[in-house]
This record gives sequence, structure tokens and C-alpha cells, in this order.
Amino acid sequence: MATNPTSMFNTSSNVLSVNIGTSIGSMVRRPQMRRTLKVQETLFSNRSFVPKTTSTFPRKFGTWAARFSLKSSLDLKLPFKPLRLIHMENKESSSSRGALIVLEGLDRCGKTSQSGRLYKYLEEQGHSVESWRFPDRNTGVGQMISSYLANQSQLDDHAIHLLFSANRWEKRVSLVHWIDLFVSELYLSIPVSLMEEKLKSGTTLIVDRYSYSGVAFSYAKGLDIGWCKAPEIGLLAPDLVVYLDISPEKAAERGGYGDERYEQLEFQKKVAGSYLALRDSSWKVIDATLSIEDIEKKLREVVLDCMKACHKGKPLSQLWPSSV
Ligand SMILES: Nc1ncnc2c1ncn2[C@@H]1O[C@H](COP(=O)(O)OP(=O)(O)OP(=O)(O)O)[C@@H](O)[C@H]1O
Ligand SMILES: Cc1cn([C@H]2C[C@H](O)[C@@H](COP(=O)(O)O)O2)c(=O)[nH]c1=O
Repeated sequence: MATNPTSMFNTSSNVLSVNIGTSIGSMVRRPQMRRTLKVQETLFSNRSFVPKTTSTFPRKFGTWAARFSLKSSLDLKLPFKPLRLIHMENKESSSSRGALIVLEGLDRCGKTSQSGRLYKYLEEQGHSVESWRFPDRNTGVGQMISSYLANQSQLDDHAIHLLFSANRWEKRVSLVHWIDLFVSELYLSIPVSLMEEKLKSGTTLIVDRYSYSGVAFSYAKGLDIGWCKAPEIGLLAPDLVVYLDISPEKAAERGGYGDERYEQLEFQKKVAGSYLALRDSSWKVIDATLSIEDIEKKLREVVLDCMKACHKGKPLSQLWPSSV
């Protein structure tokens, strides 16, 4: 039995498969479970809901329950058999999509300044673009992270690592799509990947820090690199990672340095070493000690190239590109 939820689903096709029988059966019998079901389905979200390797007992029970519930309890005359698969073709072509651009680097290297400038430029050029950042401190998980970074709370290194990762997973899925199953109170939620959906609809995402920060900072604390990467597996892989390269000493001279937990020279030196271990073919390195304007120019070049490739049909992929 697969242990990684994402590995249980067919991610290569643009088809959504929903085992309606099982879901309706459970929902009709125990309406209070509807919320739970949605959460479970959200956790297992991807292109197909039906795990291929799960035990058959719950599925068969769900089938029976669906038939029993729908025929006997409610005596509903539904225009479909209780158990069937819905195949929803995703009309959005994978050929013309936005790019997932990630900015990485040591604290104070200039990511936020460059994200803002890049966003403004792309928007002015008429591109559909959004600026994201991790940690997203607006969510419940993000607030715990923020309090930890501000030294207002203490957490085990593994625990904070998992919170950072959870903060990325919670931005991956949004429950915005619902299918009306012809019965007023019965709704089946279709989890939609927030990030994937945006990219497929043509929006380019500029993301200030991503999984690479997650691994680099925890690995710098001495945690096992494979362990650090594991919770990131299955998140979308960036199309481009721009590493803003600055020495820890120079970064420490910049304004605002030292405000948060990790902004300490010796630790940042270790983080710089961790980043080196993470570089792969999706990375471009830009000298972050250049003027803001020069960095901006170089950044635009690599970003526009990447956006062109995505527009032409470069497929989306998942982390982690190399073996853990
Ligand atoms: N190229 C640059 N040259 C000199 N100073 C810069 C440059 N880029 C940014 N700065 C300054 O460095 C400081 C940090 O910049 P910024 O907030 O953009 O970095 P950051 O990487 O987002 O930081 P953090 O990771 O700590 O949030 C700011 O005071 C900013 O004005
Ligand atoms: C995403 C992420 C971040 N961190 C660290 C890196 C920084 O020191 C802070 C975030 O600060 P910012 O000013 O908001 O960029 O958190 C981390 O350790 N793990 C992560 O996944």
C-alpha cells in the first residue's frame, strides 16, 4: 500500500475520476461525515480521487451503502446508477500556461525587492501574474511560523520544518469547485489545485521562497536532507529557481538584518552551504550584490525565457526532481 498520498493517483492525465457511489453512500448515511469526507478528499487531491492501491473492503462497502442508501432510504430517482465514475475532461490545455518562478537566497539577499519589481513589470506588460511568498503568515499555520520566527514561541526543529511544509501544502489546494449531484443538500467537492489551477489558466506565479528554503534552513540545523525533502514530495516543481547570490557577511550588512530568528551570521553560513547542495538544472544564479536595477534586468531575461517555454507547452512536474 502506498504511503505517499500523491503516489496513489494518476497525475499524468487531465481526467478527474470520482467514485460517486462511495461518497454518496457515506454522506447519505451519515450527513455529519460530509465535512470529514471533504477534508479527506482534499488531502488526497490530485487528478483522480480513486486510490488504486487501497483495500477493497471500504470501496465495496461504500458501493453497497450507496445502493442501499439511495434505493431504500431515500427512494431517490436519480438519473444515474449509484456507482459510476465521472470523468471530467479538464478543458484547459496544458500547452499554454503560466510559469512557476521561485526566488531563493539567504535572508536579506533582495528577494522581496525583486519579486515586487518583477511583478510590476510583468503586469505592465499585460501578463497575468501573481506574487506569492512562503511562509504565508496569514494562515493559522503561518501564524505559528511567524511567532516562532519572531522568537515568541519555541518548537522542535522537526516540528517547525513540518509546519513550513504544511504551509505550502495548504496553499496547493482550494475547495472552490463543487458538483451539484441533483439533490439539493448533496454536494461532492472537487478539490482543485490552487497553484496548478492558476498556472494552467495562464497565470505566472512569482514565489518568494519555496521548498528549497524549507530544506536549506532545516538541513543547516543538522537534520537529515532526505528527511527534510520528504514532506515536499508531490508539490509542484518550479519552472525556474532564481538564486540571489550574496555572501552571508554582505547580507548581514543590509538593513533590517537580525530582526528574526535565523538572521545570524554563523547560521546563514550553514544555510549558504545547504543551498549549494540543492542546486539543480532549474536554477539560475544572479549576483545579488549588483545594483537593484541590474539584478532586475537579469531577472527579467531569465524569467521571460522561462515564461516562453511554459507558454509553448513545457509540462508541469513535481518535486523532488532528483532522488531524495
Ligand atoms: N541589490 C541591492 N543592493 C543593496 N541593497 C539591497 C539590494 N536589494 C535589496 N536591498 C536592501 O536589502 C534589504 C533586504 O531586501 P529584501 O527585503 O528585498 O530582501 P529579502 O531577501 O526579501 O529579505 P528576507 O529574506 O530577510 O525577507 C532591504 O533594505 C533592501 O532595500
Ligand atoms: C519558506 C521557509 C522559510 N524559512 C525561513 C527563511 C527565513 O529566515 C524565514 C522567512 O523569512 P521571510 O523574511 O518571510 O523570507 O523563514 C524556513 O526556515 N523554511 C521555509 O520553508
